[in-house]
Amino acid sequence: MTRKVPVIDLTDFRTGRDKQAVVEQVADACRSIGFLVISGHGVPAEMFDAMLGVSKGFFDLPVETKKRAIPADGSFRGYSELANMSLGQSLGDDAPPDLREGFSVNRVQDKSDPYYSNPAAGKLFAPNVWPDPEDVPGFEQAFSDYYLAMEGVATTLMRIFALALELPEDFFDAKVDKHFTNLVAYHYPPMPAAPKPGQLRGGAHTDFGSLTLVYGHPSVSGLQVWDGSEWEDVPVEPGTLVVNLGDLMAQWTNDLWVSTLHRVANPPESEWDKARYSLIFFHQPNYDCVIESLDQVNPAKYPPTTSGEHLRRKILAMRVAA
Ligand SMILES: O=C(O)CCC(=O)C(=O)O
Ligand SMILES: [Fe+2]
Repeated sequence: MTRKVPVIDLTDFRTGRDKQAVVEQVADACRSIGFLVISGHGVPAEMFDAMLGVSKGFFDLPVETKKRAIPADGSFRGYSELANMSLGQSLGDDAPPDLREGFSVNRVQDKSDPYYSNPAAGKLFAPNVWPDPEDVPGFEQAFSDYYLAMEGVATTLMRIFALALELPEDFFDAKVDKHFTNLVAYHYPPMPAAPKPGQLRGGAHTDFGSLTLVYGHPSVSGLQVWDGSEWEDVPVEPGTLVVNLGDLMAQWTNDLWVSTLHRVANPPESEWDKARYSLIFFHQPNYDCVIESLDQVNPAKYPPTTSGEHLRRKILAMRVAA
């Protein structure tokens, strides 16, 4: 069976004109392929442009300058160097490191509530690390604005998801209101030589959280999903966001919805000189949110876990041994 990634306009949900029509299209995509492309999300083009601009500005810096944004506490913040992680390893494959470097930030909102400093949270709320504003003016502002805009889109989608699962619209609200989402800008640099056998820009994996928002046009070409029989290119449309389900939605729905295998393919050799950028919001519910099957009929396929525990396990598996 070939399953296609649909493009869905959220406008009628956001305006309230025809919520159910949008809910049904989303439900269908979540059941069949676990990927959709959304338009009508309300995020202005300037915000994407600003994020891409500061991200390029950062990645263009000399590597010694970039390394100043590596946190001393080993938390998943700031700069991560080229090829120091392997997405394929998160599924237990012996995959070579991914050909990319990244910059991560977590919550930009106020974290004075004791929830965020509870020892149970470990390093999940470690402080953000920012580049020197002299090196990349406007970086922190662009990332912070974008983070809040994506939070808004994710909240809307979780409400659509609740309705698509025939739950009250606000079912997920209290499970994601203290989310610990990582926003990561990735740079896939030009490839000066042939990659190692099996080495990709991003190895095949599923995502770990509830949903992922990937900035679409023009940076997204190369993203491919496994449609059950072959790798399919995710549609590239100006101004859209790609949404994919993560493992936690599959676990919550007892595999009614799919956390689909995807990867970032290498470009053809004629395009090895081209860089690729992506902006990714890995929406991750509250760390203490228990994820257990909502299926009232069939036995649960996964033991209950928490959002924090699932992520911790996956990140550890991805680190490439030094
Ligand atoms: O860079 C991309 O477009 C996707 C990367 C990805 O799937 C991931 O990091 O989880
Ligand atoms: Fe992914």
